[in-house]
Amino acid sequence: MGCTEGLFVIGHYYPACPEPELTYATSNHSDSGFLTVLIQDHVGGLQILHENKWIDVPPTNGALVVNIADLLQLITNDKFKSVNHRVLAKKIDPRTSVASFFRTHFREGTASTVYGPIKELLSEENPQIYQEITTRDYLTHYYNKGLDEEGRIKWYSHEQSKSCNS
Ligand SMILES: O=C(O)CCC(=O)C(=O)O
Ligand SMILES: [Fe+2]
Repeated sequence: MGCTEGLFVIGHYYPACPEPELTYATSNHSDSGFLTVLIQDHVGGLQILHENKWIDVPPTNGALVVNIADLLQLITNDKFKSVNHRVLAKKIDPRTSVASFFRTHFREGTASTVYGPIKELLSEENPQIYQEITTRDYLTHYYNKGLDEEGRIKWYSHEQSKSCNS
């Protein structure tokens, strides 16, 4: 399925911020790929959205954080749900983190790859939620929506496509 072919690693450096209450180091979003494996330093600031509340993910020496991302939600037809997360800005210390994104991406030969819910997971009780979509269309929508916008993953569903084709 190519889940590991688009491995992309980003090192983040967030400078200390004089007025952290006015901004975020990274705004609310879910990741685009299948899984993200993240290591953060001792400064902290990562939060996940759980039952409509922001929960701290405290830094733990040597621990990796694994985030489920939108494309895994799509191919598992909601068996695994992606997690919204954000990073708070910090006044005193700069923060570093390294994220490894297991994802699909635009590349010669992969732009027209089609992703959709895994057929074996579908049944009468678990009908298909998401439509099949090419990497190109999936990522175009993901990046057009931008961070901090509601309903990115919903847009790929059948329900949404009936009411909104943009
Ligand atoms: O820096 C972090 O802890 C998270 C970064 C992040 O969410 C991302 O790069 O998608
Ligand atoms: Fe992220």
